[in-house]
Amino acid sequence: MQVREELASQHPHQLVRYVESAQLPMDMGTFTMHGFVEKKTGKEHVALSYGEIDTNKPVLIRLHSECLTGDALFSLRCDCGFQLNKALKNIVEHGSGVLLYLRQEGRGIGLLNKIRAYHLQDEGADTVEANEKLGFAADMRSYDFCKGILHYFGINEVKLMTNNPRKVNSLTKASINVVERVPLREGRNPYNNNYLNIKARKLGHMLDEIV
Ligand SMILES: Nc1nc2c(ncn2[C@@H]2O[C@H](COP(=O)(O)OP(=O)(O)OP(=O)(O)O)[C@@H](O)[C@H]2O)c(=O)[nH]1
Ligand SMILES: [Zn+2]
Repeated sequence: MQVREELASQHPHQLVRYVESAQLPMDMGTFTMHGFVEKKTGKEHVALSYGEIDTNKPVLIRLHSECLTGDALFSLRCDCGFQLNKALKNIVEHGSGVLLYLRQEGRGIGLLNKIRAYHLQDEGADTVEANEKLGFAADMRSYDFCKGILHYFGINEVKLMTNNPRKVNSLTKASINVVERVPLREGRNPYNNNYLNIKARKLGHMLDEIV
């Protein structure tokens, strides 16, 4: 309760510093890319907005954590690249929305530690056990600063594309009203099937388990 009050009272300007915006044309449409610095960590995050953002209605958004391997290198070990693509397409089809691209590689452990975690998974550990063997919690991410980015757009009410209950809870604690969770089940394949089952079983993701 105390944490909830602290977060709710934290002024959005204390969380991030807005830097600049620029056009980002893509195959699926032209987005605007907005750059922010997270004050607590110095990390550089971006928000991709599309269309007219009408803050009188819930805005369709996605919080997407960085995954170099899935988002940029076509990896089939996870579902990230497929989800990124689908979320951007959903926003274009909807006519407007915002994707927050968060620099929290490897659920917050960083790229090189994610390679260490993948090595342990090659040897039989699951995604949670691998993090723990390396001395990390299963998920090191925090979404508190997202309130600062959403405040820049004037967004208080969202439809959130995710299967991850922690994202819904974190935004709610930060006084963002999540009026709808939009499932984003994309890209299951033989290489990530087990990983997705473990996410459902151990991390609480709302995914149908397929054995
Ligand atoms: N430590 C670790 N991180 C991983 C592994 N596989 C993927 N990741 C990271 O997990 C994160 C996935 O982030 P998101 O796409 O926001 O997905 P999510 O938290 O599962 O929730 P959704 O909103 O349902 O997609 C990214 O930061 C990936 O780099 C893994 O095996 N180990
Ligand atoms: Zn990934």
